[in-house]
Amino acid sequence: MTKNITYKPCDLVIYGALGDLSKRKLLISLYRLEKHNLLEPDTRIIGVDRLEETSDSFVEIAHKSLQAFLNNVIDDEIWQRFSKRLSYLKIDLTQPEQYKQLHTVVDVEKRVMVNYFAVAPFLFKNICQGLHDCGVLTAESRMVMEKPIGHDLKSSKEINDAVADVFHEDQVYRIDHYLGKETVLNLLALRFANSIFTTNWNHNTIDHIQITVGEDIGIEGRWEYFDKTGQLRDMLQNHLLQILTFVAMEPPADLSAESIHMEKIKVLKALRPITVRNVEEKTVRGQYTAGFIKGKSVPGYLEEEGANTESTAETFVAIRVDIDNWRWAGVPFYMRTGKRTPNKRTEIVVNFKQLPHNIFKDSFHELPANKLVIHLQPNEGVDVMMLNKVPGIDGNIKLQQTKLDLSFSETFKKNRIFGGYEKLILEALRGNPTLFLSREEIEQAWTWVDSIQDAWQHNHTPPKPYPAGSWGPVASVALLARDGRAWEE
Ligand SMILES: NC(=O)C1=CN([C@@H]2O[C@H](COP(=O)(O)OP(=O)(O)OC[C@H]3O[C@@H](n4cnc5c(N)ncnc54)[C@H](OP(=O)(O)O)[C@@H]3O)[C@@H](O)[C@H]2O)C=CC1
Ligand SMILES: O=C1O[C@H](COP(=O)(O)O)[C@@H](O)[C@H](O)[C@H]1O
Repeated sequence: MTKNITYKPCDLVIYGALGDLSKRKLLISLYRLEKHNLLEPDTRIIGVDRLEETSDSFVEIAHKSLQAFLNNVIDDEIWQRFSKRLSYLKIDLTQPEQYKQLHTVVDVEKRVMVNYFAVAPFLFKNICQGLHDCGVLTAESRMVMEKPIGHDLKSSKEINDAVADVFHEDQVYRIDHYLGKETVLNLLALRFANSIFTTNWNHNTIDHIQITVGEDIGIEGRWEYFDKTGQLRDMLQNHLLQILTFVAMEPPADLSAESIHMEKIKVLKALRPITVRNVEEKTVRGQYTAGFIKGKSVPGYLEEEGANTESTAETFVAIRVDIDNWRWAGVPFYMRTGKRTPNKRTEIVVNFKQLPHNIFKDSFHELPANKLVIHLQPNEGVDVMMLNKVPGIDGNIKLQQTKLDLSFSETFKKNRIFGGYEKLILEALRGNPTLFLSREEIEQAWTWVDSIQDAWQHNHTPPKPYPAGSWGPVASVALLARDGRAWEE
């Protein structure tokens, strides 16, 4: 999928460089790219934020972030190389006249300006206008926009319009870092390069599909952002729906961005709307209370730093999704995502149908159906649960459930698994838009999610409490139990 696009040196400007995303993910990923010699020698990284920092103190902040989040020793030689790329500018992004400072650091003659918007979406319009008015942009410049784009369809359209006033669509890179994860991309290979799956990927053979994205962390000091957003908008509108489109889409004609976008949009359009009529039956909202994660006590959502104790924001969502098209008729997709689950786990479980007749009653009263489990993180890999005969000569055929286990780290020992941000930052620097989202996809996803959000609001559906360290409220179990099914545990 990676085309050989000439990779010119860049001025990567990170707006919101002192924020959580920048410190926890972007700077770490950039350091890792440096380690693997994937940054052009002349590429520069310019941090922009509103605090009174200098380039030297920004370098120290970057070093501290690496110490905290790299999960590895900082190599001195790599750090020396990396830190020389860094500089800092204090700009209040709401103040148009302050943008002209960019001219002092950005060199559009020598380098491509790549503008990374790592700030809350309400600032996107200001940045676009500020960049345009100060005259620093060229036809080569790019912008990378973080999710969620807006908090509903209307605000998303406003942002996309403001961006379109300044950037041409092919300069816009809408990022969803899940699309940079190896295992999400591997869905394309699994589905469209293996005939055993290609021919069995529909309502004839599949009973239902589960998508789970659980995080053991809470909101990590991001109360202000998270409380206005909630788990439906923070995770499901983007990451989970993206995974769903990769699982459910028709085979694209080729691997071009246009072909893939087109197929994903068709899936999003076929999602059966959830409205006031069926929202209580199809969705579960939860909010974590105090509990234990890996033996350590952790506070509840309403006790987090900066919390407003009246908040009804959801930190957990479970949903039954139906896709109204030929392939998926009668096959529910169950999705759940939450903060403070017992561990970090992102996986897709494809549950195949039970066979119509059982000739192995001595082993199983009911034959367990086959399952394909795709582990997206951690421990990337694919398992197939199947039945085999236990070896023996006692005359009986005894079956046992066994696992065909393909661990990526074992199988591809020599290949490093790059993180989502590493891959996507590199693609943005290279100028390859294939793994980024189109405007239409995002707006279609908002249309579906807005209907759920409106229905919750209309019904005043409060979040159900669940203790930190559990897989959400009991109602989430009931969501599947009603259909005679259970979550994969
Ligand atoms: N954190 C994450 O894991 C992820 C975040 N995102 C998205 O990335 C974006 C940023 O998130 P996150 O890093 O968590 O947010 P943060 O609030 O931690 O970071 C935003 C940064 O922008 C700064 N800022 C705010 N207002 C201005 C201003 N007027 N001028 C200059 N700087 C300003 C903030 O400063 P101050 O602290 O003073 O307000 C802060 O340093 C959001 O859109 C989020 O949805 C997407 C995926 C993952
Ligand atoms: O976009 C977001 O993603 C992270 C989870 O990302 P992962 O790669 O660690 O799975 C989540 O913590 C954050 O709330 C959300 O904004």
